[in-house]
Amino acid sequence: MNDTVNTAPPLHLDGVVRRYISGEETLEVLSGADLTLHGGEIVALVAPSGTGKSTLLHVAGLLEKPDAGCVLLAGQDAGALPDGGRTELRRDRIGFVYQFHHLLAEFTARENVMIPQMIAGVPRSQARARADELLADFGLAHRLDHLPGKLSGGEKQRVAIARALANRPHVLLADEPTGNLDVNTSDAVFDALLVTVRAHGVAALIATHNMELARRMDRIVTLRDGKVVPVEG
Ligand SMILES: Nc1ncnc2c1ncn2[C@@H]1O[C@H](COP(=O)(O)OP(=O)(O)OP(=O)(O)O)[C@@H](O)[C@H]1O
Repeated sequence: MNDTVNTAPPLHLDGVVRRYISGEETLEVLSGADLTLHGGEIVALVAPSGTGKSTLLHVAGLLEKPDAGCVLLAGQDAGALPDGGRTELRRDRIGFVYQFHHLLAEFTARENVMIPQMIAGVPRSQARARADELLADFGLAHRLDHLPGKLSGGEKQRVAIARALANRPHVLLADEPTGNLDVNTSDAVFDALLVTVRAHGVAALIATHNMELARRMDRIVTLRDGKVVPVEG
């Protein structure tokens, strides 16, 4: 058994460049962006609309390839892997939460949290136990068998966060995870998100427009001229 401790940070972006080309025009959204997420660290990404938050999250989450620079997950260079290897790395290491829950409507809350685990090869009974435990952490023990259509907006988003944590990711990436909820619900869902992410020791990068929520995280960064820069609390 390999008992070497991996001390590499869960996520490291090094000189990431991402350009979009439409017709004659090239838009360079990321121009040498550097960012390191340390183990268990929760970082807020707060930047004006259109500056590249989603692009940064997509590149960090291996959904888009950078045009230059590297994305390293626990020291492993994703760019050096074939597409299949990237998909596996994404599945095993990264959890995503989006502004909209994207739950599967015909499956219950429990099944929505079980499915990614079963895709990853976790036996059904184990996936079920993990789903029940995570949903209980989010105060949803009484909603396990509900279809998404029977859940409130806040409950649906809690299920989506539980699903993102189901495969024990090292990194959670969230793009305006409570942006679609009213203020009170957003605060409650955010509390649950922070408590659970901290309890599980997951490193997280969370894009939000809400500076109050951002101040509750470990540090705040923004995007300026395509680069990640710190924001003083
Ligand atoms: N696939 C694409 N093709 C062309 N341009 C794109 C593409 N995706 C994003 N862009 C452009 O890149 C810029 C950054 O977009 P991005 O969605 O990353 O910003 P954002 O900061 O997340 O914005 P918002 O807060 O409004 O969601 C925008 O000008 C956008 O129009």
